[in-house]
Amino acid sequence: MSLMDKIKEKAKSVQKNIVLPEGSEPRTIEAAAKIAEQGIAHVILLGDEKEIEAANTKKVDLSGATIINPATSPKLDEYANMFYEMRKSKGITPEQAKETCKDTLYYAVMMIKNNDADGMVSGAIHSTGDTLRPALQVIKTKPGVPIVSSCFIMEHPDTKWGQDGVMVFADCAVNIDPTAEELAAIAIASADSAKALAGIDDPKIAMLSFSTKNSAKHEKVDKVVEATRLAKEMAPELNIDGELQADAALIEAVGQLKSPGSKVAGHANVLIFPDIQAGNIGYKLVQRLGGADAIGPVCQGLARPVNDLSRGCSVEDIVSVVAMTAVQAQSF
Ligand SMILES: CC(C)(COP(=O)(O)OP(=O)(O)OC[C@H]1O[C@@H](n2cnc3c(N)ncnc32)[C@H](O)[C@@H]1OP(=O)(O)O)[C@@H](O)C(=O)NCCC(=O)NCCS
Ligand SMILES: CC(=O)OP(=O)(O)O
Repeated sequence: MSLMDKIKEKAKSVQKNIVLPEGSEPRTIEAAAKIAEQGIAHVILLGDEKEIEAANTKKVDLSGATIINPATSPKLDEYANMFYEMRKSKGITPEQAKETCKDTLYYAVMMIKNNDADGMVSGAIHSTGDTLRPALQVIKTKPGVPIVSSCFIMEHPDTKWGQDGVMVFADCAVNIDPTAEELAAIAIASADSAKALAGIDDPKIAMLSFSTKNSAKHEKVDKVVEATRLAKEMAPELNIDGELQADAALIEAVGQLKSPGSKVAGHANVLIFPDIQAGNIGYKLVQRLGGADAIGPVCQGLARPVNDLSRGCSVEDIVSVVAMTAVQAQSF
């Protein structure tokens, strides 16, 4: 059974309420029908009922999903008051709070905040910034977690990579140029995601760079070296090595040549990229040229599960991220 099949089975057994703010987006509509039909979660589509109907060009059966129009919802005033109380110190007025909560992305995070939904998936038409900003403002970070970051669960058809083809890549979507401290936090959060979501029993975390063990000297390398030191200090029980080039992280012979004796080099199953440029390009290359499934971006460190999509996602990608979100919701 593939990892995604296992995640879908788990999602079916927990039956969570997952809100999809892009209710009038055709792939989202198709995914909602599949999720309902397969019993993966109870889905809530947000948007104007007529617009949703018009966007349902394949005429899929949406009877298993709930449709809510934020602009006419009886909950709008309650959410607007909550939002105003939360954000008034930022200078927002009650009128602005009401307008903001009519936006499906804000309405969705208010549903989660008010325990009317267990998680949210969006991003088939919105950028990552627009998708995550409402969650960062309303849901916020889990206590004790310094930053929200993201990871992709990569499932490659060649089982020689990672654990049976499954690897975790981070941060490919949220933090643009993390500091050494932030990179260390991303590594530790990704180890947790590897165990909890990707089923990786023994995370081997490679802190990636264009240098392996001092083969190049540059401040960008220094950042990865410092992040590795901090991550090891913060989580001495984890197998972390860096700085490593991608070939040293993945290929045994190269790993042992460039970083002899390392437990991670040649066996990495969690790849931590030095910044979002490397991470975002890296995951898309492995997905598009390498033929891997890329599930995510899955957020790490938010107080409740909110997950993003790539605008290039397929219907099946949306189904997978909803299943992953339902599984995450189980532990909140
Ligand atoms: C995620 C992102 C949108 C946040 O940036 P932003 O909207 O400019 O955020 P701001 O700095 O105005 O912060 C907004 C709120 O989010 C919080 N926040 C921002 N980044 C955060 C993080 N990584 N972790 C936790 N909180 C964060 C801020 O503290 C702030 O909270 P407040 O309003 O309650 O004070 C930004 O980091 C971004 O654009 N990342 C890249 C996204 C992207 O383009 N990805 C590529 C494709 S996947
Ligand atoms: C994750 C990501 O890269 O999203 P998008 O393709 O929508 O920019």
